[in-house]
Amino acid sequence: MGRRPHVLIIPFPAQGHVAPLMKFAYQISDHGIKVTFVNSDFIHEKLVAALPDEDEARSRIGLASIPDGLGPGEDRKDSLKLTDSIFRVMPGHLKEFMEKVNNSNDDEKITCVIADSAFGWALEVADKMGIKRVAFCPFGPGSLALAFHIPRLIEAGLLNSTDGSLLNDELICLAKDIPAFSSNRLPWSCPSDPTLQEVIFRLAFKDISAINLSNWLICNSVYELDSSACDLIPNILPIGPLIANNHLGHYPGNFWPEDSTCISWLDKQPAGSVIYVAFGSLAILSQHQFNELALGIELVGRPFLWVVRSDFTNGSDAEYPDGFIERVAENGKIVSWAPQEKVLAHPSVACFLSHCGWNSTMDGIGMGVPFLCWPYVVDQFHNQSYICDKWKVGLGLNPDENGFISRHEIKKKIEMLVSDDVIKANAEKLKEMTRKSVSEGGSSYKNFQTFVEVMKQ
Ligand SMILES: O=c1ccn([C@@H]2O[C@H](COP(=O)(O)OP(=O)(O)O[C@H]3O[C@H](CO)[C@@H](O)[C@H](O)[C@H]3O)[C@@H](O)[C@H]2O)c(=O)[nH]1
Repeated sequence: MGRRPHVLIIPFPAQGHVAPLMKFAYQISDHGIKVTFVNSDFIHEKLVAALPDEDEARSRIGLASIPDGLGPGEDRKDSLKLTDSIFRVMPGHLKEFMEKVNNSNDDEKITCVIADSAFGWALEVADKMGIKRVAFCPFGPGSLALAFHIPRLIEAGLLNSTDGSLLNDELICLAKDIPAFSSNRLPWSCPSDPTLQEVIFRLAFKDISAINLSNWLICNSVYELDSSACDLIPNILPIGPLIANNHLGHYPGNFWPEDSTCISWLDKQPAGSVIYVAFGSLAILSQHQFNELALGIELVGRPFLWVVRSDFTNGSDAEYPDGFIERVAENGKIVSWAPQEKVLAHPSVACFLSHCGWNSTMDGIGMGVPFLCWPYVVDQFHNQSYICDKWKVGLGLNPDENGFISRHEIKKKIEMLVSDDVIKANAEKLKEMTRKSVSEGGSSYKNFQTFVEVMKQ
């Protein structure tokens, strides 16, 4: 009998990257593959601290960590500083870690490295060590297809080669069924910080060369949802939507502890009544915008479940409008982190007010919940175009003349959304389609099986 395959998984240190890779790690470990999940030390500590029971995680997959080069108190929200440090130290630490594993036990040798597509350097380390490589893309195929086209778009005079900005007013149209990219829908677009935009763009460009070094490219999507984009990407295997809900208890993929009282609260609400509001792990609102959001969901008068992370406003702690907490005590629930998949799967939920991060997009699509879109940065604007224009399962919010989303706009759009039967029916259809894709014979199911077989060879 051959050796049991041993896969090393390395995510970019952000919630929206660790979460899908951790779900994927659990799925492949269910198929007899040994998995070691390598985070930065900083993220590893966060994940373990967020678990109700540490041992639960350790029994299923190996959790390991390496330094990211920054000290314990240093600011990891400074993206430039963090990225610079990662590039300087992590390749060396990863190589050392892999050599140690390989030298410790012949039966445990690493047979494959699965790295976040934003961590091209990890694929390069594996390539130099002669180990099989798989890239995992945590965002959607549309954004990835754009990244694959960067050299051609520069050559065609459409993109600036330094910062990836559009050189003229022409929209970028990769294929008929892929929403066009305008300047504010480019995933690297960052008008408030030109240096950061340059760095993100250069990384996207560089990562594509590393992805081209890999044997496979996995993504958390469904072929039928975006076949035009998938067809433009070599060796892509869409295996989504990745769902932890059904076969995991607590999995070590959260940076914050889940508030488990959400579900018993939802149990008490009428079917199809609740507005679920969550902005993922990175979005930060100004105090003014936060107030408008609070007053907007209050104005609707429906029950709501609102995730307010401890770092959600750009002051320190969020300050609620005067009297808000008392007025909504009866029908509102505010938590700092929710079991999002379970919430979206609950029959009481009517709609999802979301920042349109790719994972949240897949969560909502997989559960058939209509979206109210409030994109904030990177790929989220383009994801909104998929949700509203291509799949027609949601509505967008329009800012006022000062660039804010007003409470009245929020109230108006939520009311339009919950009474829109066409959007509801479309969301149900996509839910069915995604269910079929992960069931026996479906496209994601088959891609996953192919992948597992390749891993075992
Ligand atoms: O209360 C909550 C809120 C979120 N989640 C989970 O947290 C993840 C959030 O991921 P995502 O929706 O993608 O948002 P971000 O954390 O903002 O993700 C970043 O990374 C994504 C993948 O690259 C990008 O698509 C986003 O734009 C980028 O902001 C998802 O798995 C959610 O299920 C919870 O479990 N509980």
